[in-house]
Amino acid sequence: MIKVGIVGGTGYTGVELLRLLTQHPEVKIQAITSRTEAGMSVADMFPSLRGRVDLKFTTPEDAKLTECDAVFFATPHGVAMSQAKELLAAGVKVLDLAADFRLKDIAEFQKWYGMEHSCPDILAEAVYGLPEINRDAIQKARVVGLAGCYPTSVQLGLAPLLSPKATGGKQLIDGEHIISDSKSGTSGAGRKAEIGTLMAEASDNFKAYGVKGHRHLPEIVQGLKAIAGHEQIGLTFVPHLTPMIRGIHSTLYVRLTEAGKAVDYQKLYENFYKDEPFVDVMPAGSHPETRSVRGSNGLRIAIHRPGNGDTLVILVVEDNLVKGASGQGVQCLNLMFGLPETMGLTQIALLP
Ligand SMILES: NC(=O)C1=CN([C@@H]2O[C@H](COP(=O)(O)OP(=O)(O)OC[C@H]3O[C@@H](n4cnc5c(N)ncnc54)[C@H](OP(=O)(O)O)[C@@H]3O)[C@@H](O)[C@H]2O)C=CC1
Ligand SMILES: CC(=O)N[C@@H](CCC(=O)OP(=O)(O)O)C(=O)O
Repeated sequence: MIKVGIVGGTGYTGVELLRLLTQHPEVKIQAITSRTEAGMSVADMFPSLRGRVDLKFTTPEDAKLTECDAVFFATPHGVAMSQAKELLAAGVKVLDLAADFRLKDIAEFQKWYGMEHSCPDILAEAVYGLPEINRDAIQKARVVGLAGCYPTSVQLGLAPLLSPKATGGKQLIDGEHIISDSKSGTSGAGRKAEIGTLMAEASDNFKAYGVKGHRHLPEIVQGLKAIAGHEQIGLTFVPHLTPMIRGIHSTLYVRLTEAGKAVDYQKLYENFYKDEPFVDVMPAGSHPETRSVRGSNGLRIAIHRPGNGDTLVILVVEDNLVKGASGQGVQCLNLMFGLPETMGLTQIALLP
């Protein structure tokens, strides 16, 4: 059994890890931390885990994390990088759900996250946790910076149009003018109390935010450049808050080049993702819904070309807490420990 520790067990991604890992046949949850709820039984805080998790929250200091095989950080940015060195030295693999190990350019990290990076050497060896793009590197990694929730939807939605493996090296789209119109449920903002996610503020309401610049923009651009193998990427990314709890819906707009107008995109996407257990390319003309992936690690994509014109519209849905966070974390854990990638992740979405 793989002994797993979770730092930040009272947050939404932490408890989602608990939900998934208690159903994982090869994982034993060794420790789960909370500074504010230390001593409290997990099942008392989250009654749906009663009979499944027989642990109490402990402080990170009391959690004996160095005795684990792997530790997840489901914590705010900056926490994982303060503890990664000690854990790696003890032979523990580190998976961070925050952004400490995502951006390779330290100046960019400092600019967007407003803090110094405390371990550039670990950042240099860290692998970006997006298995469909980076599977081989994740298998060998000691430390994984899991892809962000919006970035997962946007990168997987665009990868077949940019990857030379799929395009045969042809330029199919104008990569410098991509638009991502993305919407998230309120659980994306975490469990901490905030006025903007109060029911009276967020329900029966819809708004954009971060239009001037959102911290996921540099992460997505870094990823798209790596997928494309060139630097000519320009993205307008506009996130929105929607009155739902779970789910991300990204609508992606790209302009086709002359060469790109001759391509069958349904076939291109189906081929690119044919062996991917968690990416479902929907039949032509589909409109995927966030609730069709709610609680599952699936990501669904539909491709449209309105009026057979020069704009391709790609619709992508995922559950921000599963494929956008904790499910992706378990997928990476499986890869890092040589287990089947789908182990513990076969949940069907909730119906209705
Ligand atoms: N929500 C989402 O959809 C997604 C979130 N993420 C990322 O995952 C991380 C966690 O997000 P989320 O679960 O939403 O956050 P929450 O705010 O819901 O939970 C944060 C957790 O971290 C703990 N914590 C806070 N500060 C510290 C600290 N200094 N040291 C140790 N533990 C700490 C908190 O418990 P306590 O204070 O009691 O210790 C709490 O359990 C964030 O970095 C977020 O960006 C990634 C993808 C999607
Ligand atoms: C609705 C909402 O507030 N969403 C968050 C993104 C979710 C998140 O925590 O981002 P990571 O995937 O980078 O960890 C935001 O816009 O900052």
